[in-house]
Amino acid sequence: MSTILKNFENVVDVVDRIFDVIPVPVILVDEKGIIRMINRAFADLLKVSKQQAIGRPAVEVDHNSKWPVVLKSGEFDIAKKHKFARTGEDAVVHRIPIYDYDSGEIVGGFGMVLFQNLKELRDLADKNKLLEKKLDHYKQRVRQIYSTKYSWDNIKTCSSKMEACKQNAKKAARTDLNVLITGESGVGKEIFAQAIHNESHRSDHPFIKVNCAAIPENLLESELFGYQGGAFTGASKEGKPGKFELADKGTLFFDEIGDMPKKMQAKLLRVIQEGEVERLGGQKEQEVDVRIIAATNKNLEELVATDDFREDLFYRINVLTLNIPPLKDRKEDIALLAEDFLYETKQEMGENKQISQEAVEVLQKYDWPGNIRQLKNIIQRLAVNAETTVIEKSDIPIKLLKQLQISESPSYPEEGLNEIVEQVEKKVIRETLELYDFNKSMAASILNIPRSTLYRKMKKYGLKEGIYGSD
Ligand SMILES: Nc1ncnc2c1ncn2[C@@H]1O[C@H](COP(=O)(O)OP(=O)(O)OP(=O)(O)O)[C@@H](O)[C@H]1O
Repeated sequence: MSTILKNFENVVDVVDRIFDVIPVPVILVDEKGIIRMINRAFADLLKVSKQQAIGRPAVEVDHNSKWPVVLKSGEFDIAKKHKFARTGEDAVVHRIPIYDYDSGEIVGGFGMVLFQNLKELRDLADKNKLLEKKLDHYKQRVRQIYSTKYSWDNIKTCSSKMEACKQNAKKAARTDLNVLITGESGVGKEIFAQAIHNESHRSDHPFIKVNCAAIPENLLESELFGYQGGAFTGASKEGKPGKFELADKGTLFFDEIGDMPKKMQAKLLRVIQEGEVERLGGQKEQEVDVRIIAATNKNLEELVATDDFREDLFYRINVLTLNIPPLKDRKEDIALLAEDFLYETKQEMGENKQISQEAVEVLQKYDWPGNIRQLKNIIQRLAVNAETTVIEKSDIPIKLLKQLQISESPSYPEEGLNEIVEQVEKKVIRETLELYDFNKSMAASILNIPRSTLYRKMKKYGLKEGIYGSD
């Protein structure tokens, strides 16, 4: 007698004890297809008592039973559809023949019902499909909301300084290190942060921006760390995830980090060090995996020196540094950017405008303290207002030139000739001085007058560097 046959009674006993309490229908038959064990769940399913079933051929209890076929063929039936004759219900079942190790003969079979009611299963699958669809939709929405618009192609430049900057940023994108981006307001720090995220292995996850200067100090903590339902008066019942949680596996961009209050700096440092956040009013820490990119137009080293910025946080965020040069140091970009912004305007508003070389030269005389943001703004206004397709120097309105501190044509007072001449002279001298940063030799040469004459007239009209006489 084979070992398994010798122990079959024991096996039946053990299986019975284990499976009788489990709500999964299970059955054991011997090599003749006689039911040797049936658990309570299976007996209930067949609407018989255990005693009625045990010792009887399976085909007698369920006329559709396939045990005779399986025991004969010796083939496994895995996840097969089966209709129980007694109840008429469709189910999915496993039927596994048991082989004796020594003789290789079939000594019985183990059966199990995977799903009892196929209709329920189908409903469940449909529901699941629907939920998956909904989930995909929401995932896509979240991705849209928290995704980045910009990549390297959006950073237009023909300046070697900027190209070097782009190369460094590309290197930074290949690492997972924290990056500090410095540069004047409007130079493109956020564009760089987005491009780094887009190129990094985190690009499929959110890019979340926190503007440290725009969020009031008392709200910053809950914005960053979220809060538990009912954590404070006015808090929503469900609670709210913080930016750290939202950015999990992605990038958290701290704009204007130099404006972060010191109290928050300490909390931020702790999260960066420990990689865990706790919602306000919450009791458990949650692991977060975020890369930090911070930007500032302030000199953080100076802020550290004056004790306005934590030195330890400075070193944590300043692992890699990118300094974006201001537009005044890359005036060669002005023509390219102007063309790019005109192209954008054409796409958005249908204004198909170009800009003349002469007009670009006027724009290049200005220092652009608002950098690219300011240039973009002005180009858009020119595109909308210019009468002809090519924006000429003359299209740049006097108001705009004044704003750019490059007045091209004087306005005339209603006084006598002498006064008019004086007004014009004062204006021309002042504007020439401004254009050339109060470089008197240059201004005198442009105005074609001796330097001594220029000094005399400056004195007469009260023109001093930084103090402009009124018209
Ligand atoms: N190289 C560039 N090519 C094209 N557009 C640019 C470039 N750099 C910046 N811009 C545009 O200029 C505007 C300002 O850029 P951005 O917001 O990235 O500047 P920022 O340095 O982050 O400003 P702030 O310090 O005020 O937050 C944006 O509209 C951006 O699209």
